Amino acid sequence: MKMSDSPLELEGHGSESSSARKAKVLGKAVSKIDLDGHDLPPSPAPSSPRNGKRYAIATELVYTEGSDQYNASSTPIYQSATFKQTSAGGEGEYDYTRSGNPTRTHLERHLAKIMRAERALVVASGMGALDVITRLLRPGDEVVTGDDLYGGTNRLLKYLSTHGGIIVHHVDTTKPDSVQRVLGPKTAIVLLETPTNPLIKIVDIPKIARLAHEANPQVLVAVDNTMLSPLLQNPLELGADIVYESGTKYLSGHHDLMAGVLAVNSSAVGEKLYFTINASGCGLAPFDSWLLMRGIKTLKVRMEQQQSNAQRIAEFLEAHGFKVRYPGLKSHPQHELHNTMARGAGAVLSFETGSVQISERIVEAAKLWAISVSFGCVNSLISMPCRMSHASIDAKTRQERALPEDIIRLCVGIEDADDLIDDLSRALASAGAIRITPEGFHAIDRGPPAKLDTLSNNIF
Ligand SMILES: Cc1ncc(COP(=O)(O)O)c(C=O)c1O
Ligand SMILES: N[C@@H](CCSC[C@H](N)C(=O)O)C(=O)O
Repeated sequence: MKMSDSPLELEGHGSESSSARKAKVLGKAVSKIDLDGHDLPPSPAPSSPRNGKRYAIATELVYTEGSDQYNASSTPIYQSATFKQTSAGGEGEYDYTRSGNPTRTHLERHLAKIMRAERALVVASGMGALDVITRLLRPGDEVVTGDDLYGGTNRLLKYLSTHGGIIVHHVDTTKPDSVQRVLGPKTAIVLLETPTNPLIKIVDIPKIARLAHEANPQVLVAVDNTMLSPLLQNPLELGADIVYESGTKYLSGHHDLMAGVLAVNSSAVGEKLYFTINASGCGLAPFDSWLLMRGIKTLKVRMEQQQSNAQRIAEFLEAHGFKVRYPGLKSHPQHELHNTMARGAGAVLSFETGSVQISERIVEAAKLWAISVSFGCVNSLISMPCRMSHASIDAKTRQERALPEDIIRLCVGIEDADDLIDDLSRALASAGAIRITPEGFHAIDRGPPAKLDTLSNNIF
């Protein structure tokens, strides 16, 4: 609503500009109306994320500021590579979609609000986001990171260490002392995942961020928040300098697009990241930006259903004797730590059977659970990380890092929880993973897999 359209039209006096005066008086009279948020720059750009009233996340996810010239409820897809200029000086807000596109800008500003960030940027995939971050590195720089990481992250870091002159330290990031030991004047980035994929280990972001910044104020602490999404955790508020996530997962929610999201509170770091995105051309395309914007609006309802299903399934598996890794379980060694940082446990859990063959049979016997990589989708997924998402980590490294070969990862969707449990029970029975008695059923104890006997750095 433009001020001049307001039914609360005011009589003017004094030297104060009329719109400022109206805003002041209206602000007092109707404090719930978002006067700042509605005083928008022209279509299609929404107002800066720092302007206007802050709402609860449920509202922020669906409420978008700004509108196009026809007041379209859904921000239009500006499917155009170029934008005509009004003068030879080329002063238009947009000139070329690699450099900027109104649909992408709208999404970025929406994400900045949700991620509690000064600036958000969107790129073609989660790995693209990490690639943009690592372009801040120079040969000789050091990266400190975890020993349980998404396989693709591990692969990119390995490539940088073999081809880019970057030194990468993989340590157990659940132990801040281990991180502290390798921090030094050459540390440029501390890269954290929490919960880790797929061992679901929890990393103390505030503590590690403090240690890293004390050791070297120039260090950038980057957190991969893919497992939880901004609905459940805001790493920037926990001391991180950069947060990134795969928009392919919870943010979009339907496995129909690839995207990566970056968010920062330092405009200088934001500018550097934007430079790389424009220079390398990895910004998210207009259609995918629109699709991601649509997905974000249902993040809360999806995630809450997925999370409550995941809790039921984790408790079900644990009650029947399986070793389950899920931060929502009190038995998780870092359950309390997780709750100090996050507003929920998410919907990814893993469990072990003690046998690779049994695990394979379970995965193949499940029907509602699709055998698929990725997570965050409305459909439930089942996978064997060592064969699938983490296959790019060689077998020797997997063994050194105590990644159990039989581990099964469940990425829980929004289906009916009883149906999911029935389907899983049937798969466990047909795979021979459980002993069925008149009292019920229980996991068959196969002891630890032989190859992993000698490994001790497993937190469980
Ligand atoms: C934790 C985590 N981070 C980053 C990525 C990379 O995201 P994308 O597949 O969108 O490149 C993935 C999965 O692919 C992931 O699981
Ligand atoms: N073939 C892909 C595997 C992608 S795994 C996707 C996801 N992060 C997960 O953890 O399931 C590749 O080589 O990257």
